Amino acid sequence: MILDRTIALIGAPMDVGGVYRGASLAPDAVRIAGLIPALEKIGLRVVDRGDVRMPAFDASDDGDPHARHLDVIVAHGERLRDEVRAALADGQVPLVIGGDHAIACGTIAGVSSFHRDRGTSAGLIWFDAHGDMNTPDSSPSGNVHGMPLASCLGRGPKRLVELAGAVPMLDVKNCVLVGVHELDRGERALIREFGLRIYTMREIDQMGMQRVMEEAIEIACDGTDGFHLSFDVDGCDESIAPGTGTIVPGGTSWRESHLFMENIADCGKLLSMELVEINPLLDTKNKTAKLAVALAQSALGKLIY
Ligand SMILES: NC(=[NH2+])NCCC[C@H](N)C(=O)O
Ligand SMILES: [Mn+2]
Ligand SMILES: [Mn+2]
Repeated sequence: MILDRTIALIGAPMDVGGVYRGASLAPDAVRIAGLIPALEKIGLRVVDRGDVRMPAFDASDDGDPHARHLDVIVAHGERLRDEVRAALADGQVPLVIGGDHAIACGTIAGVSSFHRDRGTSAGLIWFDAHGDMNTPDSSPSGNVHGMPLASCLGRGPKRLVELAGAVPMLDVKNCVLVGVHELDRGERALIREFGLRIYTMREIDQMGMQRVMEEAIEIACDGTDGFHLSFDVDGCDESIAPGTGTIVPGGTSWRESHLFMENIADCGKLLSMELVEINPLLDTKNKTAKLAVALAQSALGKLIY
């Protein structure tokens, strides 16, 4: 159970995977929005393990136009992987604050290798407006934050794909995408090829978030020790999450987003989580960082009553 374990806050200020810089400011914005006292208030112990910093790099050189800034992203991913592993080895529940979504390769490499070494495995719930299932060949942008899920499943830039040692990092049968409202053509093809389970906004509208989450949790927990949650705030509607770089109209409401998180808490199977794509430079009065704090509380057991 989450409640009797210490939460390890890990900042991952890495922002060259996205369209705009600025997501690297999110770990501090979320601390300033009161994450630690908010979690302590619901009875959790929190240790702030500090930030996993980006290595020095030349911002004027994008590198490969099909996977921009890949070198920095891989170097940062290695450091993040090791920090997440260290937190898990200390018996803590990692709560990683990105950073753009490319950090997920580092986080998930840590989670996946930690469990693999113990003969267990982890599932994955990925919440996002997007699929993040591009590869350098299919990406319309060359932005690596559109590629992390494909990379974790074994398709993408070799050094990213191999961050956990073994490939793929996760078994696709325990992975599920929730909240999607925009996919590129190549992503659709890859989702079909892998048989990746996906609940788009249409399913959320038709079935309701409650049923979607019951099914998603079953997928992620079937034969695993539990799951990692990778939560991209752009899956939430712009009205509640304006501070993010790739907004798509039609995201989840405040209540749907919380019901998603409340289901995560209720099932007791959360192993680790990350909140990504908060960009304080695009935000209004830190609104999106405050949303992240409220959502983290719900994911970690806050009840209204
Ligand atoms: N993590 C994100 N916000 N990803 C947005 C990806 C957008 C688009 N599909 C691309 O590949 O460029
Ligand atoms: Mn994403
Ligand atoms: Mn997204």
